[in-house]
Amino acid sequence: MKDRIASFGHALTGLKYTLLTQPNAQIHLAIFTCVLGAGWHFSLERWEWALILLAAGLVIGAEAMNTAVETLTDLVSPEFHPLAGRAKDVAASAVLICSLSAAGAGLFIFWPRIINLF
Ligand SMILES: Nc1ncnc2c1ncn2[C@@H]1O[C@H](COP(=O)(O)OP(=O)(O)OP(=O)(O)O)[C@@H](O)[C@H]1O
Repeated sequence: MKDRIASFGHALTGLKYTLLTQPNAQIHLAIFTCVLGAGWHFSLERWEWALILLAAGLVIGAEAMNTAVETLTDLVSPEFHPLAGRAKDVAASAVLICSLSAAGAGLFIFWPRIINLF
């Protein structure tokens, strides 16, 4: 049980590192905070909240994996190498894919409500 708690602590340390050092993660967190505010304003349905939480988790999770790949790549290949660059590019593309699909889900949820404001 002590090991499990320690392992949870390590994961929180990793998350803290990602959020404190990665500008993209901070931007995603800021957007997520705005989406929470908008969701509260528009009184979203339960399934819409579930979708938003899932999308936000995907984006922040992908960002954490991207940070892990970047860190490992810098350790293994501090000098320029095409494969190191490819690893970083592919990891970054995972964040892009998750962000685009989260933005798409957000549009489906919020666009009709935003249109109704006018
Ligand atoms: N060791 C390397 N060898 C070859 N190309 C590299 C190397 N390190 C970085 N690159 C290239 O530079 C790009 C940016 O790498 P960098 O480590 O600066 O990531 P970053 O800009 O901090 O990414 P993020 O914005 O996701 O944090 C990589 O996607 C890759 O194309």
